[in-house]
Amino acid sequence: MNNLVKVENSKIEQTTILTLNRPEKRNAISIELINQLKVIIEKLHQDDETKLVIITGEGSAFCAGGDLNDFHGEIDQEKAHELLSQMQEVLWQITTLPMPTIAWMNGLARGGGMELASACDFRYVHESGNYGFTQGKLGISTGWGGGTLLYERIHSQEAYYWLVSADIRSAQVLKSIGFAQATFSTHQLELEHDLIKPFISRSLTQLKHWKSQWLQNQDLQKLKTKMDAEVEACSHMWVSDEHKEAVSNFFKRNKK
Ligand SMILES: CC[C@H](C(=O)O)C(=O)SCCNC(=O)CCNC(=O)[C@H](O)C(C)(C)COP(=O)(O)OP(=O)(O)OC[C@H]1O[C@@H](n2cnc3c(N)ncnc32)[C@H](O)[C@@H]1OP(=O)(O)O
Repeated sequence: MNNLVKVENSKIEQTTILTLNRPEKRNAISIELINQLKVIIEKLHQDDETKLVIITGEGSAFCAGGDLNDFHGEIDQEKAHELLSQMQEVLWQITTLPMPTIAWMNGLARGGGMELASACDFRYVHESGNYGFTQGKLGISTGWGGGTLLYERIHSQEAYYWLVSADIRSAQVLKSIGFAQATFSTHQLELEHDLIKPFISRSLTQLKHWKSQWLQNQDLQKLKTKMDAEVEACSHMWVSDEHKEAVSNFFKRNKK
C-alpha cells in the first residue's frame, strides 16, 4: 500500500512533518489512511527525540475530510460508530501527543479535515484557502471528536454557531476568531518559516514541558467523554435520509 501519510524526520530541527498524501482526492481521509496515521502517531508517543510535529497536506488542499467512498451513506449506525471511533482515537492520540503539534493548513479543509486541525495545538492557514465544518450540510455533525475540540480552541458561542451554520470561511476569518494563530502565503513548508521558528528555536525539554503544562491544564477525562458522546451522536445521524441524500448528491456532482 502506498504511503498515504508521508513522514519526514528532520534530525537537526528534531521535527517530524506528516503530510497527508492523497492530493488527487484533496487528501480525503480513507480507512487505510487512518490505519497508517494511527501507527505513526502511536510511534510518536514513544519518540524521545522529536520536539515538534507538523501535519500538512500534499498539493493544493489540506484535507477534504472523511473519504465519502468509505464514510458513505449506506453503512448502518453500528458500522458508522465503529468507523468514526477509529479516527476519533487517532484525534485523541494527536491531542495528547507529548510535544507541540501544528496543523499547517496549506489549502482548503472540510469536515473531518477541520476536526483533524482542531486536534493540533496550533493552526496556521494558507491565506488563499477556505475552511468549514461542513458536516451540518451533510445531515450529520462532527463525528471524530473535532466538534468537542473546537470548543477548546475558540469561544464556545463561536464554535456553536460554526457547527450549526456549517459555513465555509476565509483564512482571515479563521484568524479573527482565533481558530488560526496566523495566516501564511508560501506554498512550500519550510522549517525556517517565521511562524515555525519560535518552536524550532526552543529545546526539546522546553517544548515538552510546555505541552505537559498545557495538557495538565485540561480536564482530559471530561474531554474524552465528550468526544465519545460526539461519536455516538454522529453515528445515529449517520442513517438519516438527509445524510444519505447529501453523500449521494456529492457523487452525482462528481459523476460517480
Ligand atoms: C466525521 C468526518 C466527516 C464524516 O466522515 O462524516 C466528514 O469529513 S464528511 C466529508 C466532509 N467533506 C466534504 O463534504 C467535502 C467533499 N468535497 C468537496 O466539497 C470538494 O471535493 C472540495 C471542496 C473538497 C474540493 O473541490 P475541488 O473542486 O477542488 O475538487 P473536486 O470536487 O473535483 O474533487 C477532486 C477529487 O477529490 C475527490 N474528493 C474530494 N473530497 C472528497 C471526499 N470527502 N471523499 C472522497 N473523495 C473526495 C473528488 O471525488 C474528486 O475525485 P475524482 O475521482 O477526480 O472525481
